[in-house]
Amino acid sequence: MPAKIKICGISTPEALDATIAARADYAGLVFYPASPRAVTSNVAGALTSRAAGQIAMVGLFVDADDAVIADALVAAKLNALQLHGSESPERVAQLRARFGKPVWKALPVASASDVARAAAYAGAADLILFDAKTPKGALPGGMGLAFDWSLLAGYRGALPWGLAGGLNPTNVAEAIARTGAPLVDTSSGVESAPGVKDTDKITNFAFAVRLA
Ligand SMILES: O=C(O)c1ccccc1N[C@@H]1O[C@H](COP(=O)(O)O)[C@@H](O)[C@H]1O
Repeated sequence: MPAKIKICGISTPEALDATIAARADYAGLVFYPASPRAVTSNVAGALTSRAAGQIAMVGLFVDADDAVIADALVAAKLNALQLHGSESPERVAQLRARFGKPVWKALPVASASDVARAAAYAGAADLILFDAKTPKGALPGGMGLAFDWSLLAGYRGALPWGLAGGLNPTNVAEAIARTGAPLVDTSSGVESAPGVKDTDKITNFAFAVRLA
């Protein structure tokens, strides 16, 4: 069974269409104003309408207030929420109960103890996404940074999980081989510049995952 694929940071119809054509499983929309991939409510609504019935849409939030998530859910048809900030297990459980959507919790990883933090989210999150820790003051994701994949070798957790951080068409097969990741997520690895998706790279990423 090939790893599931999420292409994050979609902000144009062309990138969405390429993601659907590549048979990715999820497309991500970034609701974080500091990101070069941030979408407005109008754009998010148009993209989720275009995607309807073809791919699951994941909304990405960073330490967002309830009102920000509520507004996004009114504007756009989101199938899941990805929380990419420092949300606690209690906050994740609260948002999951309030909005009734599956919640993916991203955890920044630089050491084995970071991986072990996933256990605290059992019963709160639906999926754990391991991503690289980014430098202080930088975006908490979308930086093209990978972490030491050997930290996930043989990983077995209570929750479904995925791998993110610096994945691109040339390294994703090795990442899957070394970690056994059942889901892979990429953003900057399929771009020609920050926030500019490259349709060939999206196609090649999906191809590499299926070959892995
Ligand atoms: O993509 C962003 O701009 C972003 C902003 C804030 C938090 C997370 C963000 N992206 C997510 O980060 C990981 C890794 O991205 P990359 O492949 O290394 O560029 C991925 O889950 C993105 O969805």
